[in-house]
Amino acid sequence: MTSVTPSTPEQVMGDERKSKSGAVALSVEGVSVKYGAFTALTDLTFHVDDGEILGIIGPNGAGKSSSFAAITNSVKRSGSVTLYGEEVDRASTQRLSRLGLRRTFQQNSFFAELTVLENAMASFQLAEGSSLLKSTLTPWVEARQRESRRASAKALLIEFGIPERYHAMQPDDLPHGLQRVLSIVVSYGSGSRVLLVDEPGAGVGGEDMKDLAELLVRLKRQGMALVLIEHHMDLVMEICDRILVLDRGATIAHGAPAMVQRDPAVLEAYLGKTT
Ligand SMILES: Nc1ncnc2c1ncn2[C@@H]1O[C@H](COP(=O)(O)OP(=O)(O)OP(=O)(O)O)[C@@H](O)[C@H]1O
Repeated sequence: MTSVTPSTPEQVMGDERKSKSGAVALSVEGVSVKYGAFTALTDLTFHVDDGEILGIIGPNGAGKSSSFAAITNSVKRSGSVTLYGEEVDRASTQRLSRLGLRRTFQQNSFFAELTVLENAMASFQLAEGSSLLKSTLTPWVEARQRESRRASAKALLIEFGIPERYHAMQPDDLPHGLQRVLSIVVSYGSGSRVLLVDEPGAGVGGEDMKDLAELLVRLKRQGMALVLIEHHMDLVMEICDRILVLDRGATIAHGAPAMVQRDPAVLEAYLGKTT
């Protein structure tokens, strides 16, 4: 088994921004999703706190990605979602992003014609919002903001482990592990508080996996709430505080990694199939 144990806390904490508390960041209550007559997700209920990683696992087609689509209001759903106590059932994906709830996707989704740095800058711009009128009437303000965005994006890429020598490349030319990190940078942008991370470990191995684990643990220690969908069980078991297991849209287990690992229903539905 590839070890993904993060380095010592001192090594991974870096410029730590401590969370104020372990406040409930995201609360999901009875969320269900139907695609036509097919029920993909039934009564999903969980919460994740600041400074916590919740793993969502399950076999292919279990409803994991649908849960992210539901939480970010990208698909029609029932049930209720609250973000730091605020009900966000009708919030657009962009409004959720402004409130600090963002997601990454299984497939890297970058602007292919932009450089790595420009992609990171674009995520800052999306989070800030932009006004054509303002940039037309006050171009010098826009130019100043662009420079500030460039500096912040550059610093963030370096902090997340993408060295400057890669910044002028196009995303497709990055090593695969760094492409997955870039997708987290792009979602994180100017600072998300709750990050839904969809299979960051897909296609990643060895040292890159260790770096990825360290990055996620560092975000958690900075106070961010993370929900992680992942098929790499060693990554999930090592970095998640709690794990929720889906099978055919239903929650079949939810608890500490050691407990979930031993749960007969999980072994039957999921882990058993991996051996
Ligand atoms: N847009 C859609 N229309 C119809 N059915 C869909 C749609 N999206 C997903 N499904 C179906 O819903 C079920 C759950 O899919 P989902 O992608 O959420 O599962 P998953 O657990 O993320 O799977 P994987 O691990 O393979 O990514 C699957 O049976 C899938 O085929």
